Formats: sequence, C-alpha cells, structure tokens
Amino acid sequence: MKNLTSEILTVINKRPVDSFKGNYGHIVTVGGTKQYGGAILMSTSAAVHAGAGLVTCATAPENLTALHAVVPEAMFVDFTDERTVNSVLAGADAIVIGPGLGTDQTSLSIIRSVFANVKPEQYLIIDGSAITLLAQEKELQDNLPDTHIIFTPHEMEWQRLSGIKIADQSEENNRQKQEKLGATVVLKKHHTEIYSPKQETTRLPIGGPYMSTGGMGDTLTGIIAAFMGQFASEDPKAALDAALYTHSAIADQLAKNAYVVLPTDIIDQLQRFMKENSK
Ligand SMILES: NC(=O)C1=CN([C@@H]2O[C@H](COP(=O)(O)OP(=O)(O)OC[C@H]3O[C@@H](n4cnc5c(N)ncnc54)[C@H](O)[C@@H]3O)[C@@H](O)[C@H]2O)[C@@H](O)CC1
Ligand SMILES: Nc1ncnc2c1ncn2[C@@H]1O[C@H](COP(=O)(O)OP(=O)(O)O)[C@@H](O)[C@H]1O
Ligand SMILES: [Mg+2]
Repeated sequence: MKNLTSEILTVINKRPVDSFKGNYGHIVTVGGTKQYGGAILMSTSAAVHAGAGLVTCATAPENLTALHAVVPEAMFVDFTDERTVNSVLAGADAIVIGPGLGTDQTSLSIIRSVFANVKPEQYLIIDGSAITLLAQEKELQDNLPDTHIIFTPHEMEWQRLSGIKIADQSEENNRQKQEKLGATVVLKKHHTEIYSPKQETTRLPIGGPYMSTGGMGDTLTGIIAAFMGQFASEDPKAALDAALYTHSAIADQLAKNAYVVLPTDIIDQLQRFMKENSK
C-alpha cells in the first residue's frame, strides 16, 4: 500500500486563459431528504468551491430555499421529478448520489432511475444512504451501471455493502470485494484507503479526529466530483487521490488552531488551498 504525499496535488492545474465554465465539469448531486438536507447542501457547496464549472442539486423541494441561500451558484431540481432529473443527468460529467438520500421507497426509486440513465463516460460517486440501500437491494448491487463508479463508504457502510466485518477489513479482503464490484472503493476512516481497478492501493496518511463531525464525508463527495470534472482526463486515479488529499490537508491546517474542524470550514478554504497548490 502506497502512502499519498503532497506530490499528488500537481494534478491541480493552472487554468488556461481561454476557457469557460463548460471546461470545468458539470456536477449533479442527488440526495437530501427533508431530514438530511444539510448533507446534500454540503456536497453541492463543496463542488462549487472546489471549482466545478456548473453544479445542479437534485434534492427534496423543502431544501430549495436553503440551497439558494447557502450556494446560489448551484441550480436546483426536485429529485422526484424524474424527467427533469434525467435531462440534467444527460449533461453531467460527474454525479454524486447518496448524501442524506434516505433509505425509503422514494430513495430507492431515485437510485434506480439514476442507474438507468447514467452513461459510460460519466463518474458516479455513490455515498451514504445510497450505499446502505445497495447493500439491502442485492439485485441492484448485482446490476451496477456500466460507468466509472466510485464508492465512498465509511467502515460500517463498507461492512454492509461488502459483508466484511470491520475487524476483518484487511487490504486483501477489501481488494477481493472491490474487484467483484468492478468499481473504485474509497474506504473512509482514520487513514482512508483507496482501491481502484488495476492500480496499487493508496493510503491517506493525513487527517485526524478533528474531522469526526457529521457532514465531513458528505463534503468529501463534492470535492471528489469537482476534481473528477476538472482533472480526471489524464489520470483519473490521481484526480481522486488529490481530492482526498485536499480534504484532509485543509483539515490538518485548520486543526492547528481549532479543536474541531467543521465541514463548512473546509469548504471555505478550498479556493485558497487550490490556488496555493496549483501548478
Ligand atoms: N447534516 C446532515 O444532513 C447529515 C446527514 N448525514 C447523512 O445521514 C445518512 C446516514 O449516515 P450515517 O453515517 O450518519 O449513519 P449510518 O447508520 O449509515 O452509519 C453510522 C453507524 O456506523 C457506525 N460506524 C462504524 N464505523 C464507522 C466509521 N468509521 N465512520 C462512521 N460510522 C461508523 C456508527 O457507530 C453508526 O452505528 C447518510 O445519508 C449521510 O449522508 C450524515 O452525513 C450526518 C450529517
Ligand atoms: N479520526 C479521523 N481521522 C482521519 N479522518 C477522519 C477521522 N474521523 C473522520 N474522518 C474523515 O471524515 C469523513 C467522515 O465521513 P462520513 O462518516 O461519511 O461522514 P458523514 O456521513 O457524516 O458526512 C471521512 O473522510 C473520514 O476519513
Ligand atoms: Mg457519510
């Protein structure tokens, strides 16, 4: 297993002068019931602040006012409006599904619809409730869409999806299940591990317990989506690793002067951090 270093941040390119928002990825974030609206707001806001050219949030209508108050740069669609969601998905470079999506029948039908519409060239980041739902719905798990899938489970979500108990989540066991899924798996924990098809496993040696706050993983999904939308064309694995490194490196910087680092504090630092580390 290879430890990531700050070297990975070289994927953050300086922007060509002759460019426009269409060059920096269209991200669609899908999730956020009335109960868990904050989760999809943080994912969406992180994608905007990490440089995504266009971001659309498909969420419960109750979240519309909050979304526009927090991040007016983002567009909105009601996540139960299947036809509009599908038309927005058609133009996406990266899709996040799961933060605060919930696990009821509505959530399930939203996942089914996204899976049926995602295209092979798109990145699909599957997080939170969507992982829990997939773990329950064997038939969905056995029929994953043909696209670039990135699962971002924490250890309990990985246990649910893989059937591997937390104590038994060794590199060998995790790799076996990842290969069976045919997808990338970001196993989030203290020193997160990244398993991508046909690539050496990488490990994040930074980050710490000041990151143990609700919403921290939701925020990560937006950063990953924005990085895939902007930096994946040459080396998708490096773009993913750089997103993870950025998330935890900002937390480490903030933790020098803070007992706990909030997900929204990380979002506020993304533009500065990416500027300082762009090559
Ligand atoms: N502001 C919001 O709207 C928030 C919404 N959230 C959403 O709430 C839904 C449920 O997610 P949760 O993760 O809270 O609940 P889950 O029930 O999926 O997972 C939490 C359970 O896993 C266990 N666990 C074991 N190892 C863990 C590890 N390394 N990290 C985290 N938990 C571990 C915990 O003890 C707990 O029993 C998701 O859709 C998520 O996106 C959460 O992210 C919290 C914030
Ligand atoms: N002690 C820790 N050390 C390093 N990283 C941590 C620690 N605690 C939490 N994190 C990071 O915070 C994030 C938590 O994700 P997750 O549990 O999905 O949060 P949520 O669902 O509440 O948004 C992960 O990226 C995880 O690696
Ligand atoms: Mg989570």
